[in-house]
Amino acid sequence: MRVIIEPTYQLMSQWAANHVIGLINAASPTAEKPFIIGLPTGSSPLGMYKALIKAYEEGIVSFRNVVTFNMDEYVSLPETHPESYHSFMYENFFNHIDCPKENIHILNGNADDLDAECRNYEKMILGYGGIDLFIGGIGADGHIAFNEPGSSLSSRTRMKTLTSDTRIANSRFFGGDPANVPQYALTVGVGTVMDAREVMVLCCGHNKTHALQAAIEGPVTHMWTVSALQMHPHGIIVCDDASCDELKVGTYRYFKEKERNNIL
Ligand SMILES: N[C@@H]1[C@@H](O)[C@H](O)[C@@H](COP(=O)(O)O)O[C@@H]1O
Repeated sequence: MRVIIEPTYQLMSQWAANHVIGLINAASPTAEKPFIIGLPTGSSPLGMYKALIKAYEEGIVSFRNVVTFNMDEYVSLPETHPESYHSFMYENFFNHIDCPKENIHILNGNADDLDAECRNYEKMILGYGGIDLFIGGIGADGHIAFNEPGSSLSSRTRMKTLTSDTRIANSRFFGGDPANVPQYALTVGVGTVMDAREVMVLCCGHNKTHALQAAIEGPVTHMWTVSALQMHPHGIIVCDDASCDELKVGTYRYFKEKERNNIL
């Protein structure tokens, strides 16, 4: 695992954006062979999305031949709701770049048959030959996408019940009342994320210190589903200093030194 520790949120976002740009440009994607990327919502990736939009505007990267699969979406929340992940993605990213609409995939939490929707999502990912880079955030309880504590580490796309912790954390977007946060979500599974050729997880802020510690120093466990990243051959965590407070000094120093010396 690589752990990139940047002093500030802004620098960590820029590092993540540069990494994405580097991978897309190295792949030189075409319509026949697009670059396939998995994308998260949440406040953590906002800075990365801003940096990617800027790079697109400056002509440094194009998303014309990029195909996207978002991680998750609430169940029964209208797509047009300001807090739906559809709204989030268009407002914060897709409306500002050249990714064709037909290349964008977001789970439909209002589908008549939610099971079929999830199965079909997995099929579509497979149809594209799998995901080149899956980007994720971390919930304070260590979830990746909406794979709440106790989710199978080999899970696939499906419906999940959100924990009280998550509904409380996300209530800041729903007028402060956890009861307003949808109870269910569709989410890619831990297995879906881990099948990607590379996984990059973004982690920032002081309320993520325990999750980051569990992700890096703890055992692989379904109680902190992001810890599955330890099993991935190309896993990267990009974090800011503020989220590192629970790491051992030795762990912090080791990863800093490794990156400084450019030795992987
Ligand atoms: N389903 C999303 C996750 O994918 C995200 O990682 C998490 C953290 O969000 P934030 O980055 O806002 O802390 O929030 C939600 O629960």
